[in-house]
Amino acid sequence: MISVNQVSFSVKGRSLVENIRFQATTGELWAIVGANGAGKSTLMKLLTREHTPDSGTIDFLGKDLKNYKLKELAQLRAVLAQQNNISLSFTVREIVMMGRYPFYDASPDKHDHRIAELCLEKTGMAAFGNRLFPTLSGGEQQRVQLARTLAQIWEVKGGYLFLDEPTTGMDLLHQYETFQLAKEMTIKGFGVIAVVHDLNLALQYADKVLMMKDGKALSAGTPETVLTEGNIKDAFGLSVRIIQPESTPFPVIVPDTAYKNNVENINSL
Ligand SMILES: Nc1ncnc2c1ncn2[C@@H]1O[C@H](COP(=O)(O)OP(=O)(O)OP(=O)(O)O)[C@@H](O)[C@H]1O
Repeated sequence: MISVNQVSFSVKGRSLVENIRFQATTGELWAIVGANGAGKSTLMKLLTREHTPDSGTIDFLGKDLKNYKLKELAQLRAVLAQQNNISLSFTVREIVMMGRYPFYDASPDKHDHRIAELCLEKTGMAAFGNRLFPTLSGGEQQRVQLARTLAQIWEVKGGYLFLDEPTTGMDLLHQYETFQLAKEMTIKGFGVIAVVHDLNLALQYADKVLMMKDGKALSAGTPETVLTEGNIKDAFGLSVRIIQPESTPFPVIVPDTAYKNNVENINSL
């Protein structure tokens, strides 16, 4: 379990994250949602120890996060950060093998290579193993980074995946495949915490949602209780309708038609 207790963080007197409190257990997929600048990435950096809270505590798997050695943490959780700029000429396979660094001393063995290949397959990137990473498209690079993250955590029982906007640059199919994979990981007993911009993906795949606004938790709980028309209007300033099409087992969030009409008015100017 990861237990976040009244965590706050500020930079130069400006509060970026304020009094956040939630508990995420293994087997759950948590989506962190909110408008640009709401504090989602800052919270992820606190959860992954890139930042240290000014106040409050984060307990990770029964121990205060700040008391872990870095290597120990790397063997328990993997992080897909928002920015993964790699301009050096590593091959795709070499990037994915980086996920195995915490698990070997001198050089990777057959087992490490097998896991890396499996994760390339899982992300649909098996055919790209020998390609130079910088020659890939944005969405392909993101899928390789996801494969690296999976390779790190693949054999860790009860490990955690922290994904900051994992579907950036991905086409529609791969966005859904990424969340399908994240869901599979929770079914295998991992914990997943992801920053998600697409509220429909959050509604469809998340077990729990934390909605942030101005660094604070606006709402937390099941997708149905958090992703309401009222909360979305409050957090994003956008009127939406939540509809239940006959052909889908889950509801769909669509912008209110009043908003669409407004756009049409602008276009007709
Ligand atoms: N090091 C920093 N110094 C000053 N301000 C910062 C710093 N890091 C983040 N911020 C500010 O804190 C706020 C929250 O940033 P954060 O990146 O957490 O937002 P976010 O919710 O992830 O946004 P987005 O959806 O755009 O990725 C923003 O207004 C950002 O400009």
